[in-house]
Amino acid sequence: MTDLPTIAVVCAVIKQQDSYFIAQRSAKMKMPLKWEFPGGKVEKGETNAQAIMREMKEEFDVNVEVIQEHPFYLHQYPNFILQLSPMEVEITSGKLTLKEHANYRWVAVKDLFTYDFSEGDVNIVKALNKRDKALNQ
Ligand SMILES: Nc1nc2c([nH]c(=O)n2[C@H]2C[C@H](O)[C@@H](COP(=O)(O)OP(=O)(O)OP(=O)(O)O)O2)c(=O)[nH]1
Repeated sequence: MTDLPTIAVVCAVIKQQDSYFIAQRSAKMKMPLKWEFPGGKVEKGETNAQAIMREMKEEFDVNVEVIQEHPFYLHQYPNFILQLSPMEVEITSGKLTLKEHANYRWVAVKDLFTYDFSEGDVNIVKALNKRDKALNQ
């Protein structure tokens, strides 16, 4: 048993021309310089879809449409339990601008492993690789 708080976080999975969008947290953020599928904490009274739309606007100044919401992954950090819901989204409008992150990249699925992701995201990287292999069989 653990009495660590569980934090609900949504993250965006965006695929364009066989590449996935990933972002690097800035030196000032928690988990500095780690790569992630960007997003953030779900606020009180918000749905996961509303949360990812808000976060993508705040962090990258783009509007997104949710295509599919995936079941969450749990990951235990030393001081909290991350409940991470991957949200497959599409950018519908806006010019991608870095508002908080240090960097971003569009990366082929097989190259995702070469990035230093937040621990909680490793499950997503694995799932995307598995899905990609299944699709290309
Ligand atoms: N956004 C995001 N956060 C992640 C991922 N993986 C992962 O472990 N995290 C962690 C980092 C943070 O401790 C927490 C999310 O916080 P955040 O800093 O991105 O969210 P926020 O914008 O709502 O944060 P805040 O300013 O309210 O602190 O989850 C991920 O893929 N995306």
